[in-house]
Amino acid sequence: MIRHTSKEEDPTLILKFAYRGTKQGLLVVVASKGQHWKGEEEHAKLNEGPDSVKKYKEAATVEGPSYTKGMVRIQAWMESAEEDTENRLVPDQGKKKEKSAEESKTTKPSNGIGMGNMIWAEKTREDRGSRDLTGRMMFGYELLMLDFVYQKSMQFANNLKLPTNCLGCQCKGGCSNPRACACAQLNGNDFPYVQRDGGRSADWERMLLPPRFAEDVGEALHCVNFAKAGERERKLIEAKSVVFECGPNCGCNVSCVNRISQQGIKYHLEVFRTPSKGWGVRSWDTIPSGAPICEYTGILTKTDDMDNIADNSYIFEIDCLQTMKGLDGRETRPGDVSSLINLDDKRSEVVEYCIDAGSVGNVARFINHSCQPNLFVQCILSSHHDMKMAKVMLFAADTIPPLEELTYDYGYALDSVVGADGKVVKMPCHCGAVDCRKWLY
Ligand SMILES: C[S@@+](CC[C@H](N)C(=O)[O-])C[C@H]1O[C@@H](n2cnc3c(N)ncnc32)[C@H](O)[C@@H]1O
Repeated sequence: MIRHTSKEEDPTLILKFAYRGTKQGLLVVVASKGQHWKGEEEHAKLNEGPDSVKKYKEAATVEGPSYTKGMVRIQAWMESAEEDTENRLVPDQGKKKEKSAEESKTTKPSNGIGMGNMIWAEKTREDRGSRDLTGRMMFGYELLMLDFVYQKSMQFANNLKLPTNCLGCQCKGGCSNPRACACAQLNGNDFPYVQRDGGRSADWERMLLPPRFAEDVGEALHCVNFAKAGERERKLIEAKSVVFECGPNCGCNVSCVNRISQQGIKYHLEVFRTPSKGWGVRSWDTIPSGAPICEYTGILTKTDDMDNIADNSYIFEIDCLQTMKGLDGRETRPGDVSSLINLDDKRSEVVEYCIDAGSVGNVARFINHSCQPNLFVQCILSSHHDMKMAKVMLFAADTIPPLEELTYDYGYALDSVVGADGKVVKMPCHCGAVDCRKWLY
């Protein structure tokens, strides 16, 4: 519940932000006792000069109800339009403007954070001069508000060493001949990603997708070209035991047909508020079946090191064997997995790994569970061949219409989660599927 009061009467500070080039904004309550928010200070310096730093510092150093996590918490989404939305973040202490009838008419149906914005910011930061400031700060606001740091690539715990002993292929340019490509051979002498209809052309080079990075992601804010791009895109038309992609040890380049999970998010994804599951994710575009959605990023950590963590909501346990076996029979995946299991891995003391997206992660951390999901999990090996530390990637299991929530099966076995007191912890499932199993775990 937002209280619209002044700093004196009530310590709550209300900030409004508008997204670049849109009529959408959000309303945020900053309320942290005795702290100021570094991101704001930085933003003030960059955009309004040093004098405003003090103002921002004071504004953010308000006394308020103490929030447990972070300094900023989103209280509500604002759907009204701001007058000046172009390239600006608009702090507005305690003065919530009523929506005019005209503004209400122009309000977009959507009411979430456009992850396209984040991605745009991520890319432009590297590639562009002044344009990146706003993007970066919008990005900064978003990630601070959400109590985590947005990271498009995986981070690694300090005590973790990734194996390096994997030989790549010797192909030059893009891989084209599955019989000559060592990575394709590991995939059963084939390239796993195919055109929409499943048809494969001998002329692989001709069909290489142009990389769609910074420039196109800007366009993605308006959903331009993406449906067309989806048709040409390579897809994983069936879930496999494991996919061997080309990687850093290979001779091919980054736009190789066998590096689809490495080419970034291609759809305009949005984090939105669901009625009963907290935040969720949906796309503004139609997503074709088999299309890559996103990697699950976070901090790759030994599962044992996470045992005492209070909130396990954002932990993805990399249990590729369970995934390969098809989530207790709920899925079927082709391929004999036995050859992929290292003898060492059959020992009970084998180290297990998980991805902790609690403090660092990408859009995947907001994707909810469903007992009838429209995404599937795919383990991918590219820079090494250790299944226990495989990359986790989500792909579309169906053609997904715009604004349908994206979900995958979290794969918990019933009664598999135990609390600190040794008792089984249960969580009811709100996926709403006809065949809902009623419990997440
Ligand atoms: C990885 S997070 C997903 C994003 C989360 N909804 C949020 O607001 O940040 C996992 C948590 O989301 C909630 N969740 C996900 N799927 C759910 C479902 N089908 N039913 C109920 N809660 C769900 C649970 O609280 C779970 O611990």
